[in-house]
Amino acid sequence: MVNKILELIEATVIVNPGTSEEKQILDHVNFTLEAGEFVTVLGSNGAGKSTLFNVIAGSLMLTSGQILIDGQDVTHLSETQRTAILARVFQDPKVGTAPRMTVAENLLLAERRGQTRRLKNRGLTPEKKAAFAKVADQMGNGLATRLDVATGDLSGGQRQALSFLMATRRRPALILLDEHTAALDPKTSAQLMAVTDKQIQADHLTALMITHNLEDALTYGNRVIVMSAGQIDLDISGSDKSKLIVPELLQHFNRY
Ligand SMILES: Nc1ncnc2c1ncn2[C@@H]1O[C@H](COP(=O)(O)OP(=O)(O)OP(=O)(O)O)[C@@H](O)[C@H]1O
Repeated sequence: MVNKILELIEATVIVNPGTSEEKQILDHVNFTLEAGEFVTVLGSNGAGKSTLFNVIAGSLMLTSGQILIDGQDVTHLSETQRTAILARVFQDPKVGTAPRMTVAENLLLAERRGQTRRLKNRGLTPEKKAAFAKVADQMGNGLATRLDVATGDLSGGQRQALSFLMATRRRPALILLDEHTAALDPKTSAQLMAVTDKQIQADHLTALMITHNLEDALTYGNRVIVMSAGQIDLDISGSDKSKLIVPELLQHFNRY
């Protein structure tokens, strides 16, 4: 049986209703994501990519329609309530980690989120730190040697890698990557992208990733969608996606 992780049913958002500024920014979107899928999300500026992520994460409520995550109707759940089942990594390295806390403390915080106070108070044992060092080492960027460093003193790449680790630590049903490599230099961005892909596959995570990098959109994931004017205009997966090349994708892109 197919395990649906995400279902958007006629998902619609109208902003400033009843005013001259009224605008439909998400237009009756129907979209289903199966367990283990990794979808890259493309679209011009203002196409509705962030709006899509905002309604999934609960930072923006639907005007009409329905959202199910892992079989649960979350349409009316708050952003905080949804953090139990999904995680989001943002573009800005400053978002997502507590700057004065160390790398190890941030990882502990991520792991303990949602647990009881008794468990939360269990400290950073040497075993725990050793486990964190092992996990951080998979990032391949020196993060493992900086477990006791305040997050604010990390490089942008290390900080984004930490945000990604924190987001995936509790194996959420769904992970939203919101241009998480966009603020990094090309080499660091490519390195984090490769690690991201490896981790998603190793942990069988289900992920959506917004990117403006067409090469990345084609290289990574099993499916690519292109958004335009609040709708999903193109949805290509499997072998059709593998055959897709940048000039072809650009043609689709330019239609909108
Ligand atoms: N809360 C809001 N109120 C009014 N308009 C909004 C709101 N949120 C988004 N919009 C508008 O909705 C449209 C889609 O915006 P969105 O941020 O989703 O696009 P995007 O595809 O993520 O663009 P970018 O690539 O620039 O990040 C834009 O015209 C934007 O101005």
